[in-house]
Amino acid sequence: MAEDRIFSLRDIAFCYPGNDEPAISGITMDINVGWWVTIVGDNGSGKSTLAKILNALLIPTRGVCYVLGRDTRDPAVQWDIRKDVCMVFQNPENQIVASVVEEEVAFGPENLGLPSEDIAMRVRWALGVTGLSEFAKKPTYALSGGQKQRLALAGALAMRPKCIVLDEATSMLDPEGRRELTGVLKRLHEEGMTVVSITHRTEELLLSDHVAVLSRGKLAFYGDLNEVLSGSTLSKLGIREPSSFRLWRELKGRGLIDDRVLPRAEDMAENLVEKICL
Ligand SMILES: Nc1ncnc2c1ncn2[C@@H]1O[C@H](COP(=O)(O)OP(=O)(O)OP(=O)(O)O)[C@@H](O)[C@H]1O
Repeated sequence: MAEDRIFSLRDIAFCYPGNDEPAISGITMDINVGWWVTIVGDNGSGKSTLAKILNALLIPTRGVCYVLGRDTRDPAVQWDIRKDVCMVFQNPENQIVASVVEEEVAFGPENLGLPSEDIAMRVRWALGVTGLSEFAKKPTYALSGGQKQRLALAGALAMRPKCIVLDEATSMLDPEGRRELTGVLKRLHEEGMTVVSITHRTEELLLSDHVAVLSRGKLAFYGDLNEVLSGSTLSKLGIREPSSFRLWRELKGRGLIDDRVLPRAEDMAENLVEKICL
């Protein structure tokens, strides 16, 4: 198995107890260390099920999921896998268990049985990375939605995971909260963290380098972002394209922006201004 591979899924299927139809089936995919993979798909297409397979919260009913070479079916490695692959869910309220911010972040490392100096160091680091240091002693209920989601991320980061799996983690946030959370994630990704993000906001595809589309439990597409941008992959699969993609194609088609520019509003605007002014 390639050393730089974090996930290797081979013909995965998962059936919830009592359901005849598998929630996902026939899924084979690899994810390398340091990639940012965005998973999109309709409601009920199996995105959350796939995410939970990645950190051994669910064990495939068929096929094998390897995480850094370890088979998630092996109970002896499941705890280590859950330390390496931490999840952040849609609603931070459901994840926060402590009443004070720093206690919340300490919860995971305490469960690892680490010495108290190590725990304190991890808490300081995770609060710093997520921009929450000034709230360390504050009650968790006093945080805004965006701050609570960053706290959930800080709790996950305190486990020093190799990968963060986000299950619609930005969907309940206002634009400011989304900006804050994605800012932190972008920095972590630049430093080498693997990110797998499930989202209904197709604009967030632009944060990623790889895109997976699920449709009725099957992997309908898996490829790099350039492949998605250069063709009509999303619309063919019934996924709404962000309006910026259409504008980007139009501007590129007319030679008004450079090929290297991504379909982000700010990048396109900057390039247009450069071209007009030169
Ligand atoms: N705990 C469960 N028990 C039984 N069936 C479930 C359970 N969780 C999900 N399912 C079913 O599995 C299928 C896939 O669900 P999943 O939540 O993985 O999809 P999703 O793409 O994440 O959906 P959404 O975008 O609505 O969150 C759906 O048909 C769903 O009804």
